[in-house]
Amino acid sequence: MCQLRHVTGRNERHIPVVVLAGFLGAGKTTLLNHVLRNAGGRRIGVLVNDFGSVDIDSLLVSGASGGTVSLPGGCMCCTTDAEGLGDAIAALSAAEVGLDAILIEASGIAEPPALIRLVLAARSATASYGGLVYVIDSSQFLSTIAGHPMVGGHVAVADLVVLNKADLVDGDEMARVRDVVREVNSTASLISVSDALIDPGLLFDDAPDRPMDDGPRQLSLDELLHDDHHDHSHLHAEFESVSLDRVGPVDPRRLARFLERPPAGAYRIKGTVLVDLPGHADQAYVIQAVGGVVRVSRQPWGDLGPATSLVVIGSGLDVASAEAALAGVLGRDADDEHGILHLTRHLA
Ligand SMILES: Nc1nc2c(ncn2[C@@H]2O[C@H](COP(=O)(O)OP(=O)(O)OP(=O)(O)O)[C@@H](O)[C@H]2O)c(=O)[nH]1
Repeated sequence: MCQLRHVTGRNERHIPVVVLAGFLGAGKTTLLNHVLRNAGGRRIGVLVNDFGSVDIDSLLVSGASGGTVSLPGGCMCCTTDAEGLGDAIAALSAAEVGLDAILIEASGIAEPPALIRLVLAARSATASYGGLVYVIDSSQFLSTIAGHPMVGGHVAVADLVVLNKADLVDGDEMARVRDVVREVNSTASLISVSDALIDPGLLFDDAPDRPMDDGPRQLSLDELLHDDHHDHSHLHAEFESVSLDRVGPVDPRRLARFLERPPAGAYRIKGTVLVDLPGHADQAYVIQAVGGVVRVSRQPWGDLGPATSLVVIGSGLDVASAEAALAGVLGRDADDEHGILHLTRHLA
């Protein structure tokens, strides 16, 4: 159980809590280690059922006590079970811990649909659901889903399906795997990779600028392992994004609908928007959405002043139709008095 102290307090940042699941041997640990190694300065917390079940690059673990281990670069790893999950998320997302994202490795904690419910129920003031990443062994998937139909139910609730072990299948088999995944989940982001080499930027934002530390410090995992990873840009599978950059006001009803039913292939949507209505334009609406789970908050406009900036990040996005759908949130239906309620009901 995670022993970190939970401190309540005001914190504008919402840390994404990403759930990682997949059938036995699909590549979950490979993905976890890859993301930790290529965190790019992001500080990532990991929640697992027990340390023994996940072979995190534990040789690099710098300290362990009371169910918590510290990883170099400020990362944390905690053990928990389903009952303790809410407390563990609250503890890890406390501002003083200074994490940028939390990853939960599902095995042994709960089934993916139950785990999503637990994360949503945890709804800590500083953490928000960051999506379910479901890893598939593409070479085994067709027989796995035939033998274990519950796998279909797990794929169905995924926001990103990682079609891993692409090196073991030819193009035709990968196409069949994609078709079967699409039959049970028509909207998730899909990405084909080997060795789970996804770009962590698909899952989380870049690390915030942190003050330079002139004194001695722990090396981060990616620095420690740099010799293994000479050229990161060629290692990662690409993702797509479409965006609006400092444009005019949005129609709140159409925006809410877009966020609740994002375009196929979208993984997450974020940004700040201008709602040009009396009492609403004085502050920015801050938007975060993953798989139709929407979180809205309000904050003062920054130095650049009121404008709408939104980005949709995904893999397998149809860029042209995603751009058209995104542009469709702009403008305002003058007669729609109650449209704003569709957005404000998502206020955290
Ligand atoms: N050929 C190939 N092997 C892979 C790939 N990704 C992972 N592996 C191997 O597949 C095996 C299982 O990978 P893990 O990352 O341990 O899978 P897991 O989902 O964490 O496994 P469990 O925790 O046992 O369910 C390991 O031997 C990996 O090295 C890949 O893309 N291609």
